[in-house]
Amino acid sequence: LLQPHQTSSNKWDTERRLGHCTNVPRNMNMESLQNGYLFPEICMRELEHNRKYPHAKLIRLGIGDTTHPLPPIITSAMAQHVYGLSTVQGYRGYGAEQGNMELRKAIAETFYNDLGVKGSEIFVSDGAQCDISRLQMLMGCDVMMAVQDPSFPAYIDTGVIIGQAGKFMEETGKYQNIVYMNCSPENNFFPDLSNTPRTDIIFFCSPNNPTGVEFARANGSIIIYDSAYAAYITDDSPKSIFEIPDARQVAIEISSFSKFAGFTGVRLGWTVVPEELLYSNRYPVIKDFNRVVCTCFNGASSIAQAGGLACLSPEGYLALNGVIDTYRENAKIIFDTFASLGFKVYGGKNAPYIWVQFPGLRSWDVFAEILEKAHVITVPGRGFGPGGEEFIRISAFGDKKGVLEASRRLRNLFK
Ligand SMILES: Cc1ncc(COP(=O)(O)O)c(CN[C@@H](CCC[C@H](N)C(=O)O)C(=O)O)c1O
Repeated sequence: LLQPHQTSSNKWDTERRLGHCTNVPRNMNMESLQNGYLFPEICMRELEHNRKYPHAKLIRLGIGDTTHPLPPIITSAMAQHVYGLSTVQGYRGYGAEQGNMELRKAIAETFYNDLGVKGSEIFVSDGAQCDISRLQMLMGCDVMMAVQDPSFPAYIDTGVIIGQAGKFMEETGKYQNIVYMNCSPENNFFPDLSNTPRTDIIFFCSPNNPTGVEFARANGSIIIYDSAYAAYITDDSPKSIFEIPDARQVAIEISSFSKFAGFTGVRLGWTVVPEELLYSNRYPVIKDFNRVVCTCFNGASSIAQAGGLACLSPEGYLALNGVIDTYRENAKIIFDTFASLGFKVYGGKNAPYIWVQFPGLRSWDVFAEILEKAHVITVPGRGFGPGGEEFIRISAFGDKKGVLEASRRLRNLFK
């Protein structure tokens, strides 16, 4: 009998030719993922372009990464914390996995004042993207989720990795066992819930719909509401889902310091899990999320949390609102550029992204043409789901000079 470590002669041949491999089977969910994750793919295309045009002055309006330096009141708070770490009285080891209670309370007061959210319902994290993964781990593989199409790719990709998705259907570009809620100009980019089947989880990243809560309540679903861009809302849309009555019984809210505070590299976010949110067996979701956080996450960096507290100080918050205004001005420049060229343009008013329609065209082709001829990086809408085909997303997070130059180049390209 062959011993476990022994193999047939053809395995020896393969080993000799291709080198050793283990006997560990690959997680088949990883096999189901399509291509690479969207944003590293954009980075790859940028690298290829730089190699082809080493002297081109590339303008990056693709990945939604902030560019404005942090206000000194915030960096000095982090620096002070860092220097404190070199003293006996200032040194801090592991903090609470749920986050520094002072910061939890400051988040509650700043974003959820009179909405009934308590500091103890806020879990500070290393970012919304990371919390999406932890929430998927919390929900497990035996649930069905609905996601807006198009939407931030992490919702679907983490669902695939955790095992919620069925087979990927090439012809539709969708996974089985996931409900894609189409969002298009025809429905003002919010799904017609009356035609949406019941699912256990519903990911929303859209400020403008109170019926989402009623729909979830009627279906016994849990909404995971992503308010990463709430600071950019300029109309009377709710900035938090907890502004909507009964949301505490159906919704979890994730958010981030990335986009309103420029903490994309510092890494700080939070998740709100209301105490009233119960599973079908009436067990509180907050208790399980706390268990996931304590088991899988040792808390956000104390340095980032010191910075987060400074962001929420009156002076810090005022300084950050000034930065957000510069990004909003960028969004207007980009929006007006495409509108003046006769394109159907969306967004830019409640978010720092512009969504431009190119009817009948494949978005990766439009992405490639704008990169090749204008040396401007965008994001093809298809990267956010099949519903994003024919669209391009342009980020307003660039610096003003770059945005003005990109506007000039795009006018030249599409005039
Ligand atoms: C709707 C929504 N929710 C959460 C996030 C991530 O927030 P986080 O920074 O983790 O607190 C984002 C960030 N998205 C950006 C950055 C993407 C590139 C980053 N490497 C990533 O893969 O998330 C983009 O759409 O260009 C988002 O759009």
